[in-house]
Amino acid sequence: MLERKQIDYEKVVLVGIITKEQDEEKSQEYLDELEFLAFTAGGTVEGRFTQKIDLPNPKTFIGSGKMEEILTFVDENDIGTVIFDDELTPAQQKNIERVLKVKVLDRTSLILDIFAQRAQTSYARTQVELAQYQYLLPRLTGLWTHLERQRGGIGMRGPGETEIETDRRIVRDRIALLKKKLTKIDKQMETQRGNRGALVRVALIGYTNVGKSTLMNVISKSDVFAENKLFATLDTTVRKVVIGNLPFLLTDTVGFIRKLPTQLVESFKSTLDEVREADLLLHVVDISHPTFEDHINSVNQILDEIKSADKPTIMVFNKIDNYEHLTIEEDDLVTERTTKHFTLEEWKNTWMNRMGDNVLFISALERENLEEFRKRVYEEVRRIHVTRFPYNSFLYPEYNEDL
Ligand SMILES: Nc1nc2c(ncn2[C@@H]2O[C@H](COP(=O)(O)OP(=O)(O)OP(=O)(O)O)[C@@H](O)[C@H]2O)c(=O)[nH]1
Ligand SMILES: [Mg+2]
Repeated sequence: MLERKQIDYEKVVLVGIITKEQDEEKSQEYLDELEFLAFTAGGTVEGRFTQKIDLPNPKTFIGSGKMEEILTFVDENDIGTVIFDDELTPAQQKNIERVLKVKVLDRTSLILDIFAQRAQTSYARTQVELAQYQYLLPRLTGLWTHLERQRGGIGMRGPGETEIETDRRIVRDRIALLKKKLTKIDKQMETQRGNRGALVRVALIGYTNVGKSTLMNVISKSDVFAENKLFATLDTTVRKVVIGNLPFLLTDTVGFIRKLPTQLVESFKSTLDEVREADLLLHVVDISHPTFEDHINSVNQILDEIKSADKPTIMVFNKIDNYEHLTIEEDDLVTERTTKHFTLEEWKNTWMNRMGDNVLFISALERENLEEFRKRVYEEVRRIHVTRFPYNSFLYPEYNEDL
């Protein structure tokens, strides 16, 4: 059902809005992320449009003047797809397509498309398919009939046209079937997890592209796929890792993102079970990313949603090799100092300081501070293990480098 074929790069434009809560700078940051998503899906961004609006137009989301501007650009530059950063209602999407006469996607459908493109195992593919059908259900009004769907490309790796036209019931049946299929696999996986015995479970979690898989590879000497695109990992990988003489299980998980489509959170619930059942979370953060604090908030929000916000957590600030801060010339008396000017040392003295020894600064790629990382993880895993099996404590001494 889901196509996975490689597609040619497709020309796209992005559209975002500027509101009271979302100033020009924020809006550009969000569009930067949307551009990365579009690139991951196989698009090249030819233009960006933003509009200041407080209340989106219920019919077309943006105003008619801006729409004209976009239409001209689309025509002159042979654009195939227009991607909105915000969620569009089914009606808005349809109306905009009528005007622009090209594919119109929103952030949610773009993310779903990337997941569809990247899902490797039948389990991940089933989860994505379920999410896609759930997204489609309220949109089953001949959404694509006015477009040449056969052309394929971004946003088209969904259930095929015929089924959309046929009947909502078919889609509902399909959803029920997929849910059943997932429940069955879930049961098997639950049993597998149960068989893993008494080992402490540690999960690498965090925003997409922060370096979770890279860290997993470095620590467990495994070979998990890592690359500079979003959502490189869609399946969880579990490895037995031994630090010192202490064995534990380390899980690499799917990355989170701002406004992760609820359909995906829903259908990836079982993948997220690994997070829910973990004894310790290693929250990996890309500190070299200009909006890493927003990333942390998005991740915490999702942790909250899956009821895992209270677990013991170590914050792992990765990519310190890539960290850069803005500087202000000495004779510049105008520029205001912001967190973008902080050195790493200054960051360490912010709220990070209050987290005590639950923060670490590393570079997984350059293998910096990994010894400190191993030590801290060992101590924490040991603490959890000994709490659970007090009679075992003699087995695992305080960490020392000879272990
Ligand atoms: N400069 C630098 N790059 C890094 C570091 N760690 C990882 N990377 C790069 O960051 C990119 C993403 O790494 P991944 O390990 O795939 O990230 P991930 O968190 O698993 O991403 P998803 O699976 O997509 O959520 C890759 O290009 C890595 O080489 C680091 O310490 N420094
Ligand atoms: Mg990964």
